[in-house]
Formats: sequence, structure tokens, C-alpha cells
Amino acid sequence: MSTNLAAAKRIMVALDYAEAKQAESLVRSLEGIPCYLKVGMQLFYSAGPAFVQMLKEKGYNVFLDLKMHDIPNTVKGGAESITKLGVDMFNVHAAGGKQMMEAAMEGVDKALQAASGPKPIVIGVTQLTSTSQAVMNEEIGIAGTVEDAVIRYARLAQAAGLQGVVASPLEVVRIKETCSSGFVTVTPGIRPAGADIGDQSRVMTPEQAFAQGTDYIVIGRPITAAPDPRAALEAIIASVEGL
Ligand SMILES: O=c1ccn([C@@H]2O[C@H](COP(=O)(O)O)[C@@H](O)[C@H]2O)c(=O)[nH]1
Repeated sequence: MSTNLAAAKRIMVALDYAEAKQAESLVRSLEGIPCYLKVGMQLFYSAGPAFVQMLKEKGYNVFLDLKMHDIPNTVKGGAESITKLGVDMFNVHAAGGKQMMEAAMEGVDKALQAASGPKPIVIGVTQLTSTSQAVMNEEIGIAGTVEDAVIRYARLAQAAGLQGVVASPLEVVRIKETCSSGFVTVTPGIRPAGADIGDQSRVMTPEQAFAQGTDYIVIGRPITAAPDPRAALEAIIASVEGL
């Protein structure tokens, strides 16, 4: 595999669109680039499982970013349904606790006992990348540093049997040191130099994030809102080649 194909596979493009036809148009424009595609709640709530299945039929790796957070029995059922869709990755909120995350893993096993299929990577959401230190301490009421909170969630996710976490690239080094180098990190909060940060708070450039050792970067608006999304993705791929 050439270096830039390997880089493309570690870039998750967030398909944050209201309607399937908008997302389909973006996917068409990226044809031939083997990036991961991330389907979040906006698109899934409007386009549903059929859209995810279409992406799988086209051969894409798909991260279904629904951030489940509910009682264990409900999350188990949700994980079972998601696994049956054949996605490559999905997530739950680590703040839901160990029992809830274990229930997600039980849901995966239940789905795979009923019918064979790929086993998805299940990851825990730690502190959202839009959350700043001040917001976490003063508004949400969690004391301590964001980094320490992320590490607590990462340890909990690992103890529950999850394979990784969503965090900002700023916490990747400590997550890998604490949990192991093989514990998967998926990092949104990515902004190419000079790009608008918008509602994100804990951000790094694609180059900086990969230099921290992250496994995957998630990037939405810098690609989807660009005048030429394919050129924007290609520039990001070129910027991280070899990292
Ligand atoms: O902590 C988190 C968890 C998920 N996200 C998601 O990633 C993308 C980021 O999009 P941008 O347009 O590049 O900001 C988006 O789908 C979020 O829901 C996150 O940003 N932070």
C-alpha cells in the first residue's frame, strides 16, 4: 500500500448532513479515496440504516457515531442492532459507567451469535472535544483537569472491555501510556492551520495529531464546508504522509 493510501485509511470524514442526498454527493466527490466515513446522529436520524448499508456496499469503513448513553439494557439492545448493520466501529459514552459499557459488548456478542458478521470496534466517548477546562469545571461541575477526566474514562472503558476511546489529540500520549499503545484513539477536534475552530475547544492540526500517535483523526467541516472537499481531503492526506 502506498503511504498516502495508508494515511487516507486513518482519516475519518464526518458526514454531518441533514439529508442523504447531500452526503451522497460528498461521497461521490471523494470516490477512490479509501478514507473512513463517519455517520453521526444528524444523518442517521434522517437517512437511517439504509444509508449505512449503502456505504458498506461501496466498500467503505464506517464509524457509526451515535454516542449511546442509557441504561445498560437499552444500550445492549442498541449495540445488538448496530452490530447487525455491519459497521466497523461504534461508540458509547464512557460516562454511562462500566456496567453500561459491558452491556454494549454483550449486545455485540449477542448479534454475532445470531448471525455471523464483522466484529465492530467499540470505543468510549471521554470528554467531548468541544468541552474546555472552564466548562468542565464550572458548568458541568467535574473537578480536576480535562486530561485527568479523560484518563479516568479511558481506564473505565478499557476495564469494561472496550478497544479504545474518542478524545482530543491533546490526550493521546497519556491515554497510550496509561492503557497501552494498542488501545485505539479516535480524535476529533482537528483543524488544519488557519481553519476556523468553530465550536471545538481542544484542537490540533492533522500533522500534530498524528505526531502524538493517534490512530484515527476525525474531520468534518474543514472538508465538508470547503469549496472543493476532495482537494481539502487530498491536502490533509498529503500533509500527514509518513507520520
Ligand atoms: O468529542 C467529540 C466527539 C465527536 N465529535 C464529532 O466529530 C466531528 C467533528 O466535526 P468537525 O466539523 O471537524 O468539528 C463531528 O461529527 C462531531 O460530532 C467531536 O467533534 N468531538
